[in-house]
Amino acid sequence: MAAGTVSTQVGFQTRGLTRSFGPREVLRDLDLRAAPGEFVALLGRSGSGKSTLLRALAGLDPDAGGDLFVPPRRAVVFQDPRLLPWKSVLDNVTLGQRGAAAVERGQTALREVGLDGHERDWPKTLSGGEAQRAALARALVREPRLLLLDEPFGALDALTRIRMHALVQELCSRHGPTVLLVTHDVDEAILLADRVLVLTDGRLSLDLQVELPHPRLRGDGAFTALRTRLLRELGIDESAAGIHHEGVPS
Ligand SMILES: Nc1ncnc2c1ncn2[C@@H]1O[C@H](COP(=O)(O)OP(=O)(O)OP(=O)(O)O)[C@@H](O)[C@H]1O
Repeated sequence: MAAGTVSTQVGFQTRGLTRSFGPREVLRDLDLRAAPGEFVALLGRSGSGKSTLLRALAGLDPDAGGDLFVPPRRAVVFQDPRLLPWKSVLDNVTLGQRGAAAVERGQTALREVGLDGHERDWPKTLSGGEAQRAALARALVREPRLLLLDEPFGALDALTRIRMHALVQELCSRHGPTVLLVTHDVDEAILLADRVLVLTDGRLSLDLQVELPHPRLRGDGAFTALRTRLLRELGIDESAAGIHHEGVPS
């Protein structure tokens, strides 16, 4: 895969992005472009290639084909926080960085995610939500221009998830990275994103601008209309979606 230099006009871009596993084509000739600072949510049924696309954008997949234009400063947050258990929370956040300035940046990032006072804690003493906030601080400390979020709220309980939505929204508007959020949760996509994409069989089947002011309310008519449209695109029965936490079935 050819990795190009990203121009200041582009948050990220792919041209003819392809990825196959054996005979199975998971990403098919994908052309995708996001503006700098744009918050893009990516929906799709299980196995549609969402994580494969995110991994390619993260530079974690040398076998993807096509052209990729991404900023060098990028960070990924996965569904599990992936903290090193033998390092303190602060050392996890500043991993790979040295010196007093790095420590200060780490402390600032921990304060931003509401984890001040936990610097010296071991990861195993954190709750699931706290650990995910530490993972977010680890990403932020690098001041990424592209933030890749792979179902970062998927393992959290409903209340923690709502708090994380507010936190991510606040942090992203303050730091202004381009964001790609992979999620199964249609409501989450509408709540957070400027634009929602649906990936079907390795191609983009829908590209929707979300022109609703923040804060967005689930009961609102325009919200519901978007939700209905997305659920239809994903082939989900709306009444079933309500029961299964508005998500894409796996
Ligand atoms: N390393 C791999 N080797 C073989 N097949 C893979 C590999 N990684 C992904 N795949 C296959 O590619 C397809 C897309 O996987 P991917 O994880 O991108 O889907 P997804 O849309 O993120 O799914 P989910 O929503 O369930 O996380 C799946 O069929 C998966 O089995």
